[in-house]
Amino acid sequence: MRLKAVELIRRRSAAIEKVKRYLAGTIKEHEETFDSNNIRDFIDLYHKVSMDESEPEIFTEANIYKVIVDLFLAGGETTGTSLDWSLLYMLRYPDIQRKCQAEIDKVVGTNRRVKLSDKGSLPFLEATLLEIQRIGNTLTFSLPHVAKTDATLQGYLIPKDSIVIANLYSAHIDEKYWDDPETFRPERFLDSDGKIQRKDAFVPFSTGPRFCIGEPLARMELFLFFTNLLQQFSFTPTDENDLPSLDGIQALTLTALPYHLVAKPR
Ligand code: HEM
Repeated sequence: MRLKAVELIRRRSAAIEKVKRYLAGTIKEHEETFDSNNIRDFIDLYHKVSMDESEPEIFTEANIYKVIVDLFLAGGETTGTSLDWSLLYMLRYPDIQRKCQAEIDKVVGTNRRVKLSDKGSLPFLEATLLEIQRIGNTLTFSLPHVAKTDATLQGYLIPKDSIVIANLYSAHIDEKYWDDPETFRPERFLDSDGKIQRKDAFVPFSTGPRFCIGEPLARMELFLFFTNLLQQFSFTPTDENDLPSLDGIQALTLTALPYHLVAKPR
């Protein structure tokens, strides 16, 4: 499925506005019902600290919104959505799922959990995760940035103060950089010796000085969850004749449509 940039940005902006309204309402409701003897959750705790704290310029109302966005959206929603895509692709590509499991069985076995230190010995698994990120496009665009000065890029003038958003999705489906980009093929990330090969056009975490600050954490989480799930379970669709769609829906992230699966202990 080819996606249209303007439409995606419009939908993402609408989702951001919805989340802002929801968060503003939730924070206000917490303030109105706050009881320092009954701390119900993170918002209450933040509120309590902001009253106790000697640094009021840090624990401001504006900052609670930013902390929630960083923790739950930038940190949680993105990685959760990527994991969602991972299982969906395993349902749709059972041969690749079996190949991943065979690599885990050979390198790690079944008597212990997969650890981060196994990563270098599991290249097919790593390639599969990279390919899922490329084709799943959890974040279709970078965040908006502002041009600080006039700049020229490939002959185009970008005037000072323009808002610039990088289209990461277009880099992941560009035929100049990827053979047959719409095909799911983890091997494209392996060289002739079966080792991982990096690709310049692979930018799921964006690029430049403001690229995703959580990249190492996200890559670690994806690896540990994905490998340990595949070590313990085989994933199949609930109905072989009605496979879940690979089309995403653009909200804050490009999210897989809801689907069911069967997780069978191995
Ligand atoms: C698979 C998971 C993730 C993906 C695909 C992802 C992707 C991205 C992308 C594309 C950006 C925009 C960079 C730009 O505008 O150029 C970004 C920014 C950011 N990400 Fe992530 N991210 C993920 C996980 C995380 C995690 C786990 C955290 C933190 C716990 C995190 C925190 C942030 C923050 C704070 C920013 C803003 C950085 C800034 O403005 O300088 N991300 N991420």
